[in-house]
Amino acid sequence: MSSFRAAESPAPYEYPQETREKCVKVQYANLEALDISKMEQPEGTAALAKQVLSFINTNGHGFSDEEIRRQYALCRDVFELPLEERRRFACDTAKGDFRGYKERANDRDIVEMYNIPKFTPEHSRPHPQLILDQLDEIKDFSLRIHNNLLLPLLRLFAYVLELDDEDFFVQRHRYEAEGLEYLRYMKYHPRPAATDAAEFGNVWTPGHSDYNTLTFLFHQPVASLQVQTPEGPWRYVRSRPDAVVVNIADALEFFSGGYLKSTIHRVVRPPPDQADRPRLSLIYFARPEAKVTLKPVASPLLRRLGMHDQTEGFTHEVTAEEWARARIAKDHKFRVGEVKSREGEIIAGVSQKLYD
Ligand SMILES: O=C(O)CCC(=O)C(=O)O
Ligand SMILES: [Fe+2]
Repeated sequence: MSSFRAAESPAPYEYPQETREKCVKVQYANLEALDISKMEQPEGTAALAKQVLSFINTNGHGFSDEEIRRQYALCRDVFELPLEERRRFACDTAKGDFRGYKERANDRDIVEMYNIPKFTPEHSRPHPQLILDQLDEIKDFSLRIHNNLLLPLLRLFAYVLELDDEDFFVQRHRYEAEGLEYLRYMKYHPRPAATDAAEFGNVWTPGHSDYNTLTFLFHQPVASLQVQTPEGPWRYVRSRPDAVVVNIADALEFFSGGYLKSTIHRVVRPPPDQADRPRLSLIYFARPEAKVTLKPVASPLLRRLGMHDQTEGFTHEVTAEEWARARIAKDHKFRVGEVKSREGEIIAGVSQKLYD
């Protein structure tokens, strides 16, 4: 039992001010909002299907500003715990396991994370008391992301790919099944401006795709997340208070033979009026069930387009769990200096790419 006890309820969290820097404002990506509540209306799915080929900005998501800020308050507070307390919950990234606390590996690594896995017996684990105090609310928050955001979007993708069974993807993302989803609290510690510019080109996390199915990023007004546009240039993702930004991730790219593109995104140093304090992120990563194979689904659309048998060059079948673990383990090796690059083979002949 920990000797450290947090207050019953965290102090309110206030968002930082939006940036006033013009150089950011002119570089916002043009992300159309997708109103997820429309899926409950007749014809809603068909209308939304036209919007989902890249980054998605959903509103109508049903999460209140207050409850999102309560999650940010926990995110803020968990990283204020003494380091030895945080370390008691360390995750085993060398084994490709991100559950729990990930500390900064060294001065170059500016990211801390605390990942709270889905609430199934498989993932039952200890947490700091301040998390335990709010566990019911965290569970409710996570479950609602799964049920109210993930599942409708999975039905939308089944529709886009013209699958007979609208629950095809839903059946491969059952909450109770073996497999990993998690809510992530994240904290970026800004480097000194001169070091950041000279040694890192002001890039905090290089351009990458996520290795899951869909990633849900809750409102965060610090201008730092950028998306690579199909034409090439990077654009800031403007985070609206009423919207959740959704990345399409690797599993959907594999399931669709490359028809759906894993969103390429990166995190850069915020503009000067926002770079003076750590940046927090609140993110939910949804993944397919552990044993699901990452290969194109039997889709009439993909067949018509000749994309139905593209396997992205896997030399043997790879499951969602194998892919995620291999990517996390590769990242770990890079962070601790065991490999020079995060690029190169991940598993079964398939490589991960990074983008500048
Ligand atoms: O912090 C963010 O806004 C994005 C983080 C991210 O891309 C990731 O954790 O994969
Ligand atoms: Fe990411």
